[in-house]
Amino acid sequence: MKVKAENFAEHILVHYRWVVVMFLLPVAAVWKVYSIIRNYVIFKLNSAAKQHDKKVRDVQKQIKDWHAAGRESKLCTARPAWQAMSFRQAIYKKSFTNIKINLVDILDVDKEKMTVRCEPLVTMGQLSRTLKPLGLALAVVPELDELTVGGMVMGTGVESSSHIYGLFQHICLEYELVLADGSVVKCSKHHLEFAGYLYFPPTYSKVIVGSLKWPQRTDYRYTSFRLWLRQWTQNKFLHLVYGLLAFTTIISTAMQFSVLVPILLSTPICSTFDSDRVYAFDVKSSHDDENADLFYSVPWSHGTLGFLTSVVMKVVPAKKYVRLEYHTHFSLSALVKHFTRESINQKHQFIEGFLFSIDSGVVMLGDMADEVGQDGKLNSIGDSSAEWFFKQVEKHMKKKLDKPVVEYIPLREYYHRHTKSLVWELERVGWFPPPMDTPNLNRITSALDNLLDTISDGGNIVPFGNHPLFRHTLGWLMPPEVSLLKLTQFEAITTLYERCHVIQDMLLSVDKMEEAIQFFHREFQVYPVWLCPFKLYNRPGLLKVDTSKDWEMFVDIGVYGIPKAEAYQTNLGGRDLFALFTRVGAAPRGRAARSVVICLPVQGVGPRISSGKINFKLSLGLLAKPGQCRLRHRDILPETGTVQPKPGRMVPSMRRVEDYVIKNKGFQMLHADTYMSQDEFRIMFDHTLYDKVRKSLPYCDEAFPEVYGKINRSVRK
Ligand SMILES: NC(=O)C1=CN([C@@H]2O[C@H](COP(=O)(O)OP(=O)(O)OC[C@H]3O[C@@H](n4cnc5c(N)ncnc54)[C@H](OP(=O)(O)O)[C@@H]3O)[C@@H](O)[C@H]2O)C=CC1
Ligand SMILES: CC(C)=CCC[C@@H](C)[C@H]1CC[C@@]2(C)C3=C(CC[C@]12C)[C@@]1(C)CC[C@H](O)C(C)(C)[C@@H]1CC3
Repeated sequence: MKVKAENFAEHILVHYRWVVVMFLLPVAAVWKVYSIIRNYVIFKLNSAAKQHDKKVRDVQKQIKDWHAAGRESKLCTARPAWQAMSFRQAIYKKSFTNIKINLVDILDVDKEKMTVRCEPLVTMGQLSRTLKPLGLALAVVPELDELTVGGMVMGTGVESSSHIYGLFQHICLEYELVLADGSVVKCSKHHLEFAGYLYFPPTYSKVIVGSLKWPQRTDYRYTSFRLWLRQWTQNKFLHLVYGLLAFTTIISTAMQFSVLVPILLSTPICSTFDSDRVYAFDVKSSHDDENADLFYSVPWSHGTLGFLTSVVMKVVPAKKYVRLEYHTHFSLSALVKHFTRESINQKHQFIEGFLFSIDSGVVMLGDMADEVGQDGKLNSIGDSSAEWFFKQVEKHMKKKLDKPVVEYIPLREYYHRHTKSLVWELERVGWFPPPMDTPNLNRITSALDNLLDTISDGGNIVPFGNHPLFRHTLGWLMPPEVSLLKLTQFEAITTLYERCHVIQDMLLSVDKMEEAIQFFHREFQVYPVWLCPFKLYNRPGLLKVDTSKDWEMFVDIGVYGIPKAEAYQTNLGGRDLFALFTRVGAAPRGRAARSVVICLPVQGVGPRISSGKINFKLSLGLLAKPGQCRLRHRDILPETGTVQPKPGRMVPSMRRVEDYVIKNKGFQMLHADTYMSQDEFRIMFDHTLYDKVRKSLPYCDEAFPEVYGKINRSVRK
């Protein structure tokens, strides 16, 4: 199936998208400079906090108006779909009542409590820029500048420090929400999620301090190590704890291995020691949970419980650099073993991995450092003329050095290391298969076509973005604003991505990592593959973990690119009916779609379904609504009541992968396309607490769809 360009102009706009991007870059640069100045001034004037309550009242007023108007449609935020950091655009924005949430500021940084409070539209770039001069950083900084706090809480966020701190939701201490009845609520939890570690040279030993119950206090208190000591040594109970701690630490250091001190009360003490410096040591006395059920249900809920208006998050002391070690591997099992070992022992503050093929990759281990050491060079990857980070990593791998390379990267540049190249999505080398039939060209247009083709080298968005000439001249303009890219995306491009592009993050236990990578290799063969470990806490909420332990180590396997695997079956192709069914809401997927609804993309018969430049005609009278479809008994999976796609039966690869992830008790990140049925979605994500909370909140059902109603394929274009 080929997409035919109507004319030469369209051919240029789709095939050589960078031509448009060149015009977008200066617009984006002006916008960036304006936002930086605006945010700096507002933060310095400290005016946002004063305005906050007024802005929240405005949200409440809009909800009251919705009640007054008879609650005719459901609610969502008014943030335009093209501004969101995902590939798709939400269609529901058009039919739902849009609530304007103009909350874009950092409200308060509390150096004593080690927290930052901010509004949901604050971006990761804005936060890291503001916190840097204060010597602080968010405990987890999802790497793309434009990601918002609201998106990270309501969706999710993961980063290379997540093996210590967990997902973005785990560094959040308090949410403020406006509910469907117009009331404002705060919810918070009574203890910090992460356990602490003490490291001692020459080898390390660690003390995990579990849940310690401190005497009840009325507010959260985060203090520095010294303050903490002063405050708590007066307490007899703590003398005892100190004694125990000191004793176990001495014993464990002497014996050169880790000793666990399980103290099973309720509030934890969190500590992380570097070999020679303390880099975080937090103590929190607790107050009672405030709406704990709501607190645990908010993450991943996609704004289906209420509107988020502020979040309190955990910050950690920051240093100037990250000392990064690059360890190359030329066997998948060796890489996986090393990656898993380092993730679990948590000796390093940052861990990330790249696979450049099924049997070669790099594991990167990082730690904050105050200065550039003797063992490595300074590498300012954020300089406009610097090479894209993933390209540099690839070079390290190609050198096949037997000793790990060490580099020192300025901290903020490290945090946003994938922003400049939008991970590796700016340089898409060649469409696979060729995207469009070239329209009839004359001599001039054909010469122009050849010229553009040579410049693009088969790439699409900014294919020459990493070329030295570009970097040294226009590099400072990079990256183009994602929102502008989305705004200027033609439908034909969307269709091309649907046919020959995968953007997926699958979250699985590290125990399954090797097998899962091999599975994804068979299905997609997309490289590089991004590997990021994270601690998944055993907490109530949508992410249930099947463990009796307090946490389990997971890995995010990120696959972004053009699949080269022979087995790859696109989601929208002449032979694949599933996407069409999903679109018309006709039937569940897989075998049922073929057995219950006989429906062919026949040209010329029935109603027309338009997808980009491709017009399908469906045969009439054979479509059924989901409720009317009866599945053949032998097709139904007993545990899910749905149909299992069978390999080799024209089931799109994504369905097979989703099925694999469900079976292996993993999760799919929801910025990506999901093709699961609602039943499957409910198996992947534990809705027990979520359902209970929705029932308990007044008007929640009327105001918001369930999460599935906001993320399934048919509500996103
Ligand atoms: N490293 C990482 O972890 C990365 C994560 N991502 C993904 O990107 C997405 C975030 O993108 P971003 O553009 O920041 O966020 P989005 O605007 O895409 O928001 C994501 C969801 O959160 C809801 N939401 C956002 N703000 C609020 C609010 N104030 N009140 C209620 N609901 C809200 C949105 O609801 P509505 O539809 O009503 O607006 C939407 O359903 C996440 O899903 C994340 O998983 C992407 C790249 C990297
Ligand atoms: C957990 C992690 C690290 C996730 C990384 C996700 C990225 C790979 C995603 C987030 C936003 C994202 C979907 C995006 C795109 C690619 C993949 C991105 C960068 C692109 C650039 C692909 C090309 C598209 O035309 C368009 C410009 C709309 C999108 C924008 C968002």
